[in-house]
Amino acid sequence: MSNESILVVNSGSSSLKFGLCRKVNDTEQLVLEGLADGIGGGQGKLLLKDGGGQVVRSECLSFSSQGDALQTAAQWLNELQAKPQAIGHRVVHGGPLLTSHQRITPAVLAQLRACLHFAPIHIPIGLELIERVERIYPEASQFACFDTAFHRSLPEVAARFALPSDLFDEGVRRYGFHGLSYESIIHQWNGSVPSRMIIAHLGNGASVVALKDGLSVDTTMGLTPTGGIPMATRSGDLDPGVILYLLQAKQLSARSIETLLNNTSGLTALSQGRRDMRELQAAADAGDHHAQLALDVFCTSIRKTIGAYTAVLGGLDAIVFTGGIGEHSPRVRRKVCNGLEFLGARIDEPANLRNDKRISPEEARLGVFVFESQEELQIARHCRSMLDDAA
Ligand SMILES: Nc1ncnc2c1ncn2[C@@H]1O[C@H](COP(=O)(O)OP(=O)(O)O)[C@@H](O)[C@H]1O
Ligand SMILES: CC(=O)OP(=O)(O)O
Ligand SMILES: [Mg+2]
Repeated sequence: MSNESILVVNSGSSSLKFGLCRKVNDTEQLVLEGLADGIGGGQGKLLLKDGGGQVVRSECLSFSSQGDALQTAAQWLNELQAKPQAIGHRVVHGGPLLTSHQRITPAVLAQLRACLHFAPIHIPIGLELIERVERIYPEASQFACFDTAFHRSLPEVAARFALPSDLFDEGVRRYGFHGLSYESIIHQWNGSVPSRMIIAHLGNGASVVALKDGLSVDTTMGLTPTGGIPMATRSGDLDPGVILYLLQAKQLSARSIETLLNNTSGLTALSQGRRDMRELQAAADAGDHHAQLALDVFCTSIRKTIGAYTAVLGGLDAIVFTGGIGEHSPRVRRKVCNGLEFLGARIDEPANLRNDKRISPEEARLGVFVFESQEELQIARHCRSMLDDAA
């Protein structure tokens, strides 16, 4: 059984999270964890905490890229004598061919370079981080853990778009994302996962999954992480005619449409400039109509999805909220559940305001929960088992 330190690099669309993991008493544990945000803007921050959540070091620093932030994080770890033997990366998409977590080899890198268009705002940064790690820790093995791998269980009825089958055969299908987050929540149920469960991962990127006995049976994101419910800066699902209109009537280039759908749509478009949920809520409180509209569209879209997925599952036993918004916004959780009383959703408001783990009354037919997304630990577990298999 390996007991190397594993450094997990979790590159998200709005931040870089990292964690140093070790196996303690047969359980994978985070001994250090950190976050770099505000990357690319003037006001960045790097934060490092110990396994008990105590801040070890925190500095306001501006980083031009996630690679630069990682370089500084590695320096801090080095000063604490924390030297990883293996590195696990969250890689959002592996394209049609990389469907399981694996050691990073030149062939894997070539595959990733060939599928940039499957996750254009994620894969290039992921590749940059893998190359940076290669220079910082040349001795360490690197592993790729894919967001998409968890959704291999999607049945064809969910994976297929209503398009000709040759497109499906070449990989134009629903892949699904946030799989490492979803898996980390199933792990936290400790073997007693509710049979019919919906998880809403609400962060900068956001998606919803329907799970039957812990297996993904439908999910909102599709070929790319641009689809599904609206997000901070991404449109989510659209009538495909909108893209044709932009191309033909407005003569926009593919590149401009990509930027529009990934960077200037979603909450930031609806609210006229606010992508961060905390800012959006404050503006709505101050009476800003656009901010209120963005909140309404976001929460309505999640509520509609929960209704649809209840039909897919033939009933519902639990709803779980996770991700930065799901874990910390009582208002979003309340607004999503408001109108789902017909499914048995009831919110215990004091518990909701405390971000308790269970926010529905004990006696309620439908359990509504708040779980921490533990992507870093989940990646470390996968890396540990790959290291053990190789030993
Ligand atoms: N206390 C809070 N209340 C409301 N939203 C919050 C709170 N804390 C964090 N968030 C929101 O969480 C989102 C970031 O989520 P996170 O999961 O960390 O992002 P990423 O997708 O980059 O991993 C931001 O919109 C942020 O405003
Ligand atoms: C897949 C995805 O959207 O990831 P993130 O939420 O980190 O942007
Ligand atoms: Mg994330």
